[in-house]
Amino acid sequence: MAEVILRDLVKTYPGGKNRATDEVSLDVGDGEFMVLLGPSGCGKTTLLRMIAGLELPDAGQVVIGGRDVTYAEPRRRNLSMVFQSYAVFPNKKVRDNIAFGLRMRGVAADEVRRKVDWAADLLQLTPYLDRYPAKLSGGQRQRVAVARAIVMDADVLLMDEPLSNLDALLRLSFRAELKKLVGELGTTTIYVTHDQVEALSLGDRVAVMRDGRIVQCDGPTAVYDEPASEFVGGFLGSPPMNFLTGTVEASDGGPKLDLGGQSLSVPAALSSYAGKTLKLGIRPEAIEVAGGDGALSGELQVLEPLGSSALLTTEVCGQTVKVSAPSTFRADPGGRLSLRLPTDACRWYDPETSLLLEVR
Ligand SMILES: Nc1ncnc2c1ncn2[C@@H]1O[C@H](COP(=O)(O)OP(=O)(O)OP(=O)(O)O)[C@@H](O)[C@H]1O
Repeated sequence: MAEVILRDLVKTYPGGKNRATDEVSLDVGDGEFMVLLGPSGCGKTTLLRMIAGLELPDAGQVVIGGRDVTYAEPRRRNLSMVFQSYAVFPNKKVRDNIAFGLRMRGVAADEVRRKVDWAADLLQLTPYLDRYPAKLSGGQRQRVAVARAIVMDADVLLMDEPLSNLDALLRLSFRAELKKLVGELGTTTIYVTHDQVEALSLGDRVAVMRDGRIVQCDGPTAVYDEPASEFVGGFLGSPPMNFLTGTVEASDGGPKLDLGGQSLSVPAALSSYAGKTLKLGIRPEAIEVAGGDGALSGELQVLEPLGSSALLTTEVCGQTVKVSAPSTFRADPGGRLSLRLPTDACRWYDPETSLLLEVR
């Protein structure tokens, strides 16, 4: 096991207009499960490939287990990788697929057998050891790829969207299996995904990337509850965080946010923003809803039953507000709803920088 330290990694591909990674620094602790999350093209895979040694940075440093490996060959880094495609050898049985790396390393046959049996047992592949990959399901094939990676006793496990070729149900069950497995192994793991649910579910910490940079790196609850920017709030959550634009007004009863016809009491700390425009961010499930007019009145536009909840699309002063209501909630489109935005669930953003303001 080992700590992974990335320092100011810069990479521009030949002919590339922008930097694929732009001075990325990140410390991944020994045994930590770090997820790199972000939209397509934000540089996640490039970062992972630089850690693996499959891509060399233009500048910056990669340190694994205290050793500078920035320019070291991949096989000198003691890491294993699992890719998006199953990447198993079709002409080798499951047993030989799992054993491949160990044999290449010249490990004794007894030891190979012991490790293959161990990994097959952990990943529930024992009944399939003598099958060829063509006779396996997608999930089983991906388990073979994971088994092949974990037998190597690598210091660091790198995974690039390992679940993305699986159907939704398999993804869900394999996600939990993977979490359990990696927890038991305690191997430092860096995992790339663009799936926010996967990121929140698996990561000890989640590094959210955008345009080649890490824009927030924190525990899953923190990135979800305290998005550092509108981008993070809008990228995490389904539906994403609501953002309402308003102007702060001073009044005798404390500051208010004027949303353009209706206003809302806001924390006293916002008094210093009187006269300024701010954005209020709130998660759809944090809004309390009831029939009729209330503190904030919204017009119901659409009600979508989603099984475990109902998703409401409402309009408040011309701004769209999504509300996650109990599945039993009933109201007719066109009617008025009372929306309560609990102060402790409200986050405040500077509309110019889109960054979170430290206000409660
Ligand atoms: N081999 C390459 N040659 C040129 N440009 C590349 C190459 N690989 C990636 N890029 C560019 O670098 C940027 C980052 O790509 P990267 O694959 O790292 O992003 P990503 O976040 O992993 O995306 P995805 O989720 O789609 O895989 C993108 O703009 C991409 O087009």
